Amino acid sequence: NSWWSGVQMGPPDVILGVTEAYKRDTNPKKINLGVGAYRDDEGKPYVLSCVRKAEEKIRGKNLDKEYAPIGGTAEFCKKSIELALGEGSEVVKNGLNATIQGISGTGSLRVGAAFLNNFFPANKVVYLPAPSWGNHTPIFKHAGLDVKSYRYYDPKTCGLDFAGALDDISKIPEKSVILLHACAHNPTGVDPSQEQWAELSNLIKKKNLFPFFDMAYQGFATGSVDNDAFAVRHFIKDGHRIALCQSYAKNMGLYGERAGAFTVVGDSKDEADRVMSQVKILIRALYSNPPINGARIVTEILSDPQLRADWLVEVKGMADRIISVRTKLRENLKKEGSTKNWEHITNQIGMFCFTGMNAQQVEKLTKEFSIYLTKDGRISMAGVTSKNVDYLAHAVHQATK
Ligand SMILES: Cc1ncc(COP(=O)(O)O)c(CN[C@@H](CCC(=O)O)C(=O)O)c1O
Repeated sequence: NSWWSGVQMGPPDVILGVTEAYKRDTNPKKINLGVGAYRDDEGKPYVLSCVRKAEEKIRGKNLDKEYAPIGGTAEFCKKSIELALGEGSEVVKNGLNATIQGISGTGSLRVGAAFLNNFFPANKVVYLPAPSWGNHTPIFKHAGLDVKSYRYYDPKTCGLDFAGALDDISKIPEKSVILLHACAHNPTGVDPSQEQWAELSNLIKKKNLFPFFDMAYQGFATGSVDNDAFAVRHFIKDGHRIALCQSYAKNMGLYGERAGAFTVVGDSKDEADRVMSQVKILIRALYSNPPINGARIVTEILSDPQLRADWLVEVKGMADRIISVRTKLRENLKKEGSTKNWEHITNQIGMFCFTGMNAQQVEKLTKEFSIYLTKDGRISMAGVTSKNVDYLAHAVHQATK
């Protein structure tokens, strides 16, 4: 028999598999609310104009195709950590950050997980919010780490279970790893307030937990890259030595370019240098060095004052369109005669709305209305437009009345 006769057919990805099903549907009214990828008001993928301008500038430089350094270019890494921590960050000034270019957010998380598995000196268990992005668990488990959770989302209010989170976090064994979504929590769209972040920082410090931030949506939540980095910057100010993963997939629309970053903040420059040397050894054996094209676009945009200014306008434009369709969806549900409380649609923030619909209601939406979303009732608000919002509201009302 063949080498692989024992290989079973695996299930389609719970998120990316939704798009495959959507593409097979021939209903002209179909809507894809699965993958968290921005669409304009025509429902089309959106390439930012600052990205096109950066590509023009890069093309004019006739650059070569040589390997990038194992950790990506120093310029890309410096611009990335400065975007996260802000200009004039003490951490950057004192060389405390070990920052590498990761293969977008997922690749940055995976390098971070490999580093934790090899070097974390204490409880190699990563505590994820309940629920978290579906891929977090396999990323950490495939890297050899154990995964547990802490209460985060309250299904009764479709909001934050802050008391539950504090209670569970206070019970996490000390010197464990706690994963935090820096902004635009996926899948719930529920973020702690700035006061609640401050309380979380105090508790996490008291419990001596290691904060591992995933910031995949900086600028995409509130439209401000500084507001969206509040949690990360507050934890740094409180003295936490964090790990941080960044992605340019959503806030620069560079989904397929796979540009992201992974940072460990050390206690000293010497410690950061030692960490960097070990992270590079892990990368070398994983994929040797990162893709150059997306990183060049990011570096161009973050280095050119005009392109950076253009970008900040465009990322706010994307965030604002999402916020406006949240309001439209809620208004249309009311117009449809729904008597349910849909306040959470406009209270939640970022790419996703956690509707509160159960698997049966989700199935009805897909089967009867060709509306595609993940089984947990999460909808990517980016797939909602001024043209399809009333059809969506009608379908949601029919499924939930
Ligand atoms: C919290 C979080 N971290 C990291 C990533 C990874 O993004 P990169 O493309 O690797 O930079 C995502 C993307 N989640 C989206 C996109 C589709 C996916 O990868 O699942 C989503 O949940 O729909 C995310 O939501």
